[in-house]
Amino acid sequence: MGKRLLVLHGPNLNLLGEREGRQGGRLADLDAALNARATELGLELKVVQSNHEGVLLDTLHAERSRLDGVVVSPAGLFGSYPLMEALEAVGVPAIEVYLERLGERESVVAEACAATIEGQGFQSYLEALERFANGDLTGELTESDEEEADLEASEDEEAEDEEAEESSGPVKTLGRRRQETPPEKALAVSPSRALARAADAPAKALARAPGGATKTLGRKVEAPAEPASPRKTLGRKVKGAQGTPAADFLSRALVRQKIADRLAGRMTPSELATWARAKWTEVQLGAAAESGYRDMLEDCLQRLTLSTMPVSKLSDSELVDMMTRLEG
Ligand SMILES: O=C1C[C@@](O)(C(=O)O)C[C@@H](O)[C@@H]1O
Repeated sequence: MGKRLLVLHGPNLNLLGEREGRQGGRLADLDAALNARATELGLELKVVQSNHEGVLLDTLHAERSRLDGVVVSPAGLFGSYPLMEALEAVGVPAIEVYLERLGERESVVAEACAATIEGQGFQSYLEALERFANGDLTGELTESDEEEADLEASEDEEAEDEEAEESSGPVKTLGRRRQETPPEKALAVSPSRALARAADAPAKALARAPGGATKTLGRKVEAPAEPASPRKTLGRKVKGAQGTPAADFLSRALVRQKIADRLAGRMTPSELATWARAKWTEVQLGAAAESGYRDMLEDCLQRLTLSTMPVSKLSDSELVDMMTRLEG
């Protein structure tokens, strides 16, 4: 049997999506995405939402002997010492997740967690599942693997340069440009890491022990680029993204084009879902979108992101309907 994880959703997450007054992105959608991903990863999930701190604690206590890990989404309980102490007391590895960025808020719960993943919407939770599945809770192994791959690539390039020099005389362009990873591709691998690198932002330590001392516990906090203004509510629009290349600008035309590519077989269903997930994450972090259509575009991206999952699969005719809706 695969690893058994407990997902704890904190207060008010039962109203996810509803209070923002738009379709999609509700707790049921999140749980469906989590269960689908868990099945793919061979994980067994128990998911509990409560508006009561004590219920979250009691659930942890009751489940502790059966658990390999906890994904905790404290929501407004980010400052809860009881929740932090319960996690420490049960001694089960935990990853803390937030849909949005914590901003100025300091998480106490982080003290008892191996990592905090924030600001990536549903993807924060999905990445936590992936980390439990591959046993790399802090995400550090993946990162050093990437660095190793980068190093290998640059060594290969140097070797190529030397070869070129030997075979055709001196190389004319000094300091040959390396192929940059397209932002879309980097985001598809790990939005937080890609954005953190892009912003060149140092990881921010979230949790501080009372009295000012910082406990580390091997925690690694993802630090995506700061949006122009702090975000207070879910799904709220963030302005201020600059320099979005025209070809990449999120518009109805762009999404229609991607769906058309998928219908014509130029893109596989999972490539479309990966693209949509990356694009949705960019928009959550402040990228620009076609004026007046942001909510519609976010909704479509969310549906496309989930479109390869059995529970929310989109048929070709549903994709055509979506294109029609995007023409409106
Ligand atoms: O509902 C939300 C979203 C949130 O839970 C998050 O995961 O980012 C953080 C909460 O403070 C807020 O009320």
